[in-house]
Amino acid sequence: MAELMETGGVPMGAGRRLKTQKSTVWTRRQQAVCVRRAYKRYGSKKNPNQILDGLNMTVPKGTIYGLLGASGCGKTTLLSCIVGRRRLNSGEIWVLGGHPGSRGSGVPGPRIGYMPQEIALYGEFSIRETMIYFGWVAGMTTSEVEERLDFFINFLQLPPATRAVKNLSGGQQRRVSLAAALLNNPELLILDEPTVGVDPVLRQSIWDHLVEITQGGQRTVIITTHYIDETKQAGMIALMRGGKFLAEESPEMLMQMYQSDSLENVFLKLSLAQIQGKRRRSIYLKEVAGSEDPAGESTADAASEISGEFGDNVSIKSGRSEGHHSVTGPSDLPPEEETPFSCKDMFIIFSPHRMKALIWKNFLWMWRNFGVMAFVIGLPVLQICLFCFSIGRPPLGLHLAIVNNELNNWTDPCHFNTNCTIDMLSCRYLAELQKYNVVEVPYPNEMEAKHAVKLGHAWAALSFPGNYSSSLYERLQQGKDAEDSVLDFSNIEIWMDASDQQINQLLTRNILLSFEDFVMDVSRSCDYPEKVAKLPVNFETPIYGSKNPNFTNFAAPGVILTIIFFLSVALTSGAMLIERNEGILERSLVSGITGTEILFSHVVTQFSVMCGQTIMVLAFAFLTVVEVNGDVGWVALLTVLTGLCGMCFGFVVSCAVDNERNATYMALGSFLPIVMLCGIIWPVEGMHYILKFISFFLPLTKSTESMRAILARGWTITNPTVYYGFVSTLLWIAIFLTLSILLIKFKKG
Ligand SMILES: Nc1ncnc2c1ncn2[C@@H]1O[C@H](COP(=O)(O)OP(=O)(O)OP(=O)(O)O)[C@@H](O)[C@H]1O
Repeated sequence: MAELMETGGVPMGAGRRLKTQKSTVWTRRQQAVCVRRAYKRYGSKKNPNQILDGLNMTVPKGTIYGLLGASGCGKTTLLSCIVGRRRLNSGEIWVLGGHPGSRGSGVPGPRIGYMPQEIALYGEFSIRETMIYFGWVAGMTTSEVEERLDFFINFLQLPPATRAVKNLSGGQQRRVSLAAALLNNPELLILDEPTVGVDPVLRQSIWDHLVEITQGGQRTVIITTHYIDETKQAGMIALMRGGKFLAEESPEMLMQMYQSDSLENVFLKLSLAQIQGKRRRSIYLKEVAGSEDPAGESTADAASEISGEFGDNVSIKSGRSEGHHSVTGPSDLPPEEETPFSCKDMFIIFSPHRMKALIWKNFLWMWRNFGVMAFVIGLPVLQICLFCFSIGRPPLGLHLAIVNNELNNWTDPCHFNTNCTIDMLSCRYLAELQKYNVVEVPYPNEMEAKHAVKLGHAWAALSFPGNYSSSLYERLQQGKDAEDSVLDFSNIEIWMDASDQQINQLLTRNILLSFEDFVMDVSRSCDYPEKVAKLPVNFETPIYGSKNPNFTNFAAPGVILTIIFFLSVALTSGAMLIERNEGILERSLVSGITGTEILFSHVVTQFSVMCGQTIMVLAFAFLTVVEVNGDVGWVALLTVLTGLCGMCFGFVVSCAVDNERNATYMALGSFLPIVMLCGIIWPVEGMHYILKFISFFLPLTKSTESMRAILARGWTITNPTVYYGFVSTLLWIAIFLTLSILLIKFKKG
């Protein structure tokens, strides 16, 4: 790459002789940070919000670099591009000699200390625990952290290290955040407004400390602040406006050049000049670029690399560094060429010290939120308890409106004889029916009984003709020779309220079964063969299940899997979003933790929670109402795998959306289709053929069938219905995990 103006050293003070040097890739890599022709916009191409508009920036090593600009001008955006958390739309960034985010660059990583604008700390943790977490992440030992902590407590006037971060004042929290960034003495410190809420004395000592750490020439600080005056202590400042730098120069030099005694006035003058559209770049270029142009690059090319809008700045080497660069030699720099991207890189190996820090942090967070965790762990048990005692049990006390014309008066008690008599058979039948837990309410006539059903006072109206007993007897005696009137009068007329399918089916079944019981009872008392009274259809003992199957056993597998699946979704996406929303995730990623490591650390911690939930749910379900005919071990394994699948789906949700509200919509939006289409509440065989096809591919369909086959039929893993459930769940885990890793890798601003 061509010629451009670049600094090779450390511009430290006013009046120093500033000088340009040719800009090559080599010189750019010598800077702590070098940004060239940076363009960054938010929003769509049609309606863009241009934040960086061809910005150039040069931060020499060993300097304090103050970044100034009005609120919303794009300072944070620029910093997040520098730390590798956002991508430019176009342009080039070199940080500590490499491209941020590229393999081998060490950025993001412990070479950078980042203090974001948000507090970005775990409120439940103490100051000490916070430092241990960030120290471990940076590869420090606990004793090293303790040592640094003692220093920070004194230096930053922090309260005792055992105090929880959430109980600190805003200013104290910012100081803890600053300490976390300074902890491992990184090569490049990026501090986004570190002095907000800090008193002037402490502010001065923070600046003194920054000056001290940069003195050796090996540490660099980039700092944004709204207090323009405090940046007088910076070696170099950049004034940002309209997506560019108006100037990039040492504060003394700027004030001298603009004949002003305050930086605010300089900023004002430069802003006015920008508004008036003045451009002095060409004049400047002549001055700084001179005639030397060995690469044959045009003046326009070189101009595009000048950091300041007006060219009267930057890219300038201070006299101090001339002749003896305080920069790292090329051997210290990361490799220039990035190794090609391979599939293996997607699943990069975890760093043990970062995994240790993350897993410790996750468990500590759970411990600190014990109440929430107890609720989360106990919730599935509560849900399965509600299911077992509310779903699938037969409805009791259903009201029936009875019109018995065999009685002289409808209010008379319904007496009958258990001998072989043909008197008051209606009452004898009603006694059998009552055994099915129905409430029989007498009514004077059919009209009133039907009216009671219409009003919802009864589920069915039953009417017995006046000569019901004799007609029924004759019907039994005469069989095929019975007259029409006998057949009619031996009938019980029934008008049902069939609006509730479950109740309707249950009542119909009970009315028929009780009638069979009644006829058999009469036959027995009259010494008739019982078989005559029975329907000539014989249901033998079922091969699987009981003669009287209940809905609980049908629904239980699906309900258990749904509870575990969706609680895992909620738990995982919740945990990930809490980190993300409080800016902690951002900070962790800048410190070198990879998205994959965060993901797997959550897998480890959430998995242990989920195992606890699974044991409790299964124990409760199987010890109360759900029948178990198969191997509980396979059922437990399938449940745990389904929970894992839910966790991975939770990762996808939290990676795909930006806030809790959208995560809730996504989780809710997927809950109902899954419950409806996975054969949990209704057999898949009853679905529309298109939905049946869709259902086949959903995560809970095959696992529900599999668990049902194990529990109800006692099938083993060798049966395809059973192992398909395991295969499908494992496939979904792989799909969700890959999706979330890809989203973490490629979804940057
Ligand atoms: N994720 C985002 N999506 C869309 N617009 C964004 C996003 N982040 C920031 N912006 C917009 O980009 C502009 C620059 O924001 P940025 O946070 O970089 O400014 P800033 O200079 O750091 O402001 P402050 O000093 O107040 O922190 C603002 O107008 C902001 O609304």
